[in-house]
Amino acid sequence: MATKLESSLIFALLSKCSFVLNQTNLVLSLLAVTTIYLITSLFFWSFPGGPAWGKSIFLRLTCKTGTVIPGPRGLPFIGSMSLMSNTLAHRKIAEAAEKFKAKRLMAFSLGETRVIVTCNHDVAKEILNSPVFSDRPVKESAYSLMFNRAIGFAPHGVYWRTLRRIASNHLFSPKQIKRAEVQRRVISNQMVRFIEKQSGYGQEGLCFVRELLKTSSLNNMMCSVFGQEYELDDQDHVELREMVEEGYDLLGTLNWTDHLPWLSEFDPQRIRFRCSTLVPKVNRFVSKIINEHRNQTGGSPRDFVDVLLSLHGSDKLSDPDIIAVLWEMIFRGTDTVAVLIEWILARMVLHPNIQSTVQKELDLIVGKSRAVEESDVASLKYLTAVIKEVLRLHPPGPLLSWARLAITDTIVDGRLVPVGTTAMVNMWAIAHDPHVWVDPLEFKPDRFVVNEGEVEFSVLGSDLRLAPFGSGRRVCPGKNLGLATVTFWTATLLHEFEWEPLNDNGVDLSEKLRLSCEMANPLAAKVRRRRI
Ligand code: HEM
Repeated sequence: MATKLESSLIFALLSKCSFVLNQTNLVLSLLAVTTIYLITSLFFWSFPGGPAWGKSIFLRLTCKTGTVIPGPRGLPFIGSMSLMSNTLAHRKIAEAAEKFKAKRLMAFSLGETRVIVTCNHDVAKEILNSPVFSDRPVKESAYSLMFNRAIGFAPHGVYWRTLRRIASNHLFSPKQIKRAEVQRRVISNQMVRFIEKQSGYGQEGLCFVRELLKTSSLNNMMCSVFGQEYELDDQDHVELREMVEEGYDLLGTLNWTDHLPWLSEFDPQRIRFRCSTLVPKVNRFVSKIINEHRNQTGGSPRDFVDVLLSLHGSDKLSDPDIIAVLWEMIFRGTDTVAVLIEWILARMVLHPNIQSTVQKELDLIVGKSRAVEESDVASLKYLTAVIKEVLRLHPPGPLLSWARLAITDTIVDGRLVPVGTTAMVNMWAIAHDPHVWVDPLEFKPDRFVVNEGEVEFSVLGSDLRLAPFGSGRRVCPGKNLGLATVTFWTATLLHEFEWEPLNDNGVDLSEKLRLSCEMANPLAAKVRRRRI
């Protein structure tokens, strides 16, 4: 829209120039155009929310008192890019919302992109549950990495609904989650053996848990999705780990060209280049697995690849679509789980009394004579409360990872939000809001412990005071699978080992927001065997 306005201004100016353009006139004309461009840009920039909002409000002439959404102007042309290119974007946005008294709804500009963000749970519900926000803004990297053909970035419509239905029936249904129990147990045994080995089989040893969790989580998804089993120290999947890391980095980076189209020719962050290097590798890797499945004959589907290959009629997917869907599952299911377990263990190291309460519960329900089974998990009420409290203080997606897009003009919290606006929910700010949570900065799992007859707090998206998996049509479809994995593996790691700080410095809780928010410095802890 802006470009249209600017070019019509230029044409208008040139059409008035009936005289022959000699060199001086050309220079003068260019100067005049530049001046007009600068003046209009500064004019747009002067609106609350910055340049992108200025343009839209001005063009729509809807700047009535009361309809303007407050927010930072940022810098001319680029708006508030610095808010989002920060590794603590969730905290920076919360600070800005406080400063502009815009916790319910704040506007800001990312270059030419209009953004709204809420730090309020009522407004979050309005956004996430509205059909108007059932699309996602597509990033160039998501397109390049084929994610527009997978669930997360597919536009809301028949294709997206088909994919969600297939995934819900064949990957995320209670029956499928139960079926994958064996593989989760095999991997949890591998983790226990690996930690013992890493710590030198002694009674006490050092544990760097991040790599272990990421590899275990990747192996788990590889088994569910591709039916492939790996050992933790297998070298075969090093290439796959690198591909997942690279994709993660590319999707998690704020790409300036998504918001400043005039930069796109230059690819200044080399994101397009890196995507174009990654995609053939992913294609090769996944195609090989698909072909292996095609060559196997008969039998009922054993994994998600078999399911996708067996689809018929209108559900049938092309090979590129299958690759996109499979790749996304590996990609989404790996880091979220690993990041959350690392935060839980960090909190356990930091709060030994809470760790010992979890372990007392484990000893009571499971006992020390055997390992934890998944059937024990439903009785581990205190552990469940601990996981919810960690989700509150350290939601893996503090800004819910992937934003939403307004597909029509709409009203949010009484204010006009034009079509094409990106909408974000700051779940981290909501979960830290003193008006919602008593002592919000304290780690108090007891707040989630329910007495007989009381209703448990659900973190699955019905109560927006804490909805780390999002809510509404685009809510995370892997939430039950993710929680089942996190709870069982955490129970095992706390049942088998005592977790202690490495030194008197305790644990560094600094955060780093990529696509998920992980510990800035990987957790290192001393572990001691509890069950011999
Ligand atoms: C602790 C674990 C996890 C967390 C915290 C988490 C969080 C999220 C969040 C916040 C969203 C965006 C929701 C929204 O816009 O309302 C999301 C979407 C999604 N998640 Fe998860 N997730 C987790 C595990 C998983 C797993 C295990 C899988 C798959 C194997 C998965 C697959 C997806 C997909 C495909 C979407 C896109 C849904 C759509 O756009 O329709 N997630 N997740």
